[in-house]
Amino acid sequence: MKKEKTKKQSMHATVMSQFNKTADRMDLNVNIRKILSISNSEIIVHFPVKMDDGSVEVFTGYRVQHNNALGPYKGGLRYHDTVDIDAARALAMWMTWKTSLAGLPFGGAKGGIEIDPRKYSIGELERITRRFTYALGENIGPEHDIPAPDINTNAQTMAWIADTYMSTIPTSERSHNRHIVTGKPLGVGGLEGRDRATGYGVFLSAKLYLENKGERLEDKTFIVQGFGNVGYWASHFLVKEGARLLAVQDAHATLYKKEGIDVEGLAVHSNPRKGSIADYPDAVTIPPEDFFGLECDIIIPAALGNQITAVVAEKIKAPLILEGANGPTDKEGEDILLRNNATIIPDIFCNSGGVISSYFEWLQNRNGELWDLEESMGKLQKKLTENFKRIQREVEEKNIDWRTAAYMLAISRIETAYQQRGIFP
Ligand SMILES: NC(=O)C1=CN([C@@H]2O[C@H](COP(=O)(O)OP(=O)(O)OC[C@H]3O[C@@H](n4cnc5c(N)ncnc54)[C@H](O)[C@@H]3O)[C@@H](O)[C@H]2O)C=CC1
Ligand SMILES: O=C(O)CCC(=O)C(=O)O
Repeated sequence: MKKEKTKKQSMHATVMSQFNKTADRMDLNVNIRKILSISNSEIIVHFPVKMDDGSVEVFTGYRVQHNNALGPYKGGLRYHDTVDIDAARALAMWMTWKTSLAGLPFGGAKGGIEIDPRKYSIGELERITRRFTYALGENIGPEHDIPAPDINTNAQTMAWIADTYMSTIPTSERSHNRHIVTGKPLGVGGLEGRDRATGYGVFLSAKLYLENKGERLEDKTFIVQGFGNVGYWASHFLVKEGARLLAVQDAHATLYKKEGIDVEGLAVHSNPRKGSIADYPDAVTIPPEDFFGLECDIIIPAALGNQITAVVAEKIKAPLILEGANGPTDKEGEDILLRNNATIIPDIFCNSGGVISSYFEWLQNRNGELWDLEESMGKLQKKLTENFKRIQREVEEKNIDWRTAAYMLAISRIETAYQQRGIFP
């Protein structure tokens, strides 16, 4: 697919510029600033896997554990050819801010494998996942570092990880260690609602933001980049509330329909095609470079990082950006959007529904409980709403943008934890 040729920042540069901007503003303790600027551990593993044709391929996997001042490391695993140490480092740091902001007893980690999963059979992906889990060894654990799904990984991937991990621990410990991963299938300890939780949080961000301005979602128009777990579920909830999906972009195509794209129809079309929206008959295909500049009320980047660069931001007309993806806006893009008075609801809040739900799944497994969908979604809504209101208060009281407000709350909680441990004054 043809993409615009623009100079992209590294993801780590993006998260560091966000961190430094906030640390300067809140005059963060210099020692805590040093600690939070680096990862606690960075694990790189190379592991061989036998392919279907009998050949052997060696893969590279990453797990970066950024910080665990607030609790065990937590964060997803991504299978994508852009996964490298820079991406894992950045994504792990975002997880630290996200779990802190959400008020969870977790730190931040992230990882994955540098791989294009579309090139492999299901059997190969299973063997790759099991070998990766084995290679990570005791670097992950239910009270130490708990992975979850991210791009190109799903409940099945988590089930393979859990199953492989169980085979490495004593038999008597297996049944009560299912919280080694979250985002599992329901039959092996997954939580009702974890599948939709991230998209639900993106939707709720829009609803709460607009309600505060005396507006409603009904008849608002939106566009979504990425039609996977987050993009699909965010669209599902938004359309249910009366909003209209004008355009969708994924790794293969960009679709547009003025009257509104049928979200469920598109999901049915894309599912069996390894998630590709290409060739959907009930919308027109438009050039990818026209996507972000479309007239609409809301833009939801829900794919990769650093998609909204300066060139892209200059084209954006929508007043509201909901960051479903992690790190979709680079520094220059953000400066332009803020100058143009757009509001960005930042990733560390906007997509936090996923990790909050993962926390519920972890608790459910740990306590031997079974929650139903109503209980799980009700608790998620309550937590997201409280967190949204806290950030909103900070925005209004300090007259700052939403990202800076969210970062200040997140970093302050970690600063307090270090101070109360008595490490720094
Ligand atoms: N799954 C989850 O619970 C959470 C996911 N996120 C973030 O949300 C984003 C999406 O994750 P998922 O929906 O889980 O992944 P997914 O694998 O289900 O879907 C990814 C989507 O992005 C599209 N995509 C990939 N490269 C693209 C490109 N160059 N241009 C346009 N579209 C492209 C894919 O075609 C696919 O539609 C990621 O940034 C992830 O880190 C954040 C919090 C939780
Ligand atoms: O559910 C989780 O533990 C983490 C999900 C994730 O990777 C993210 O929020 O970016």
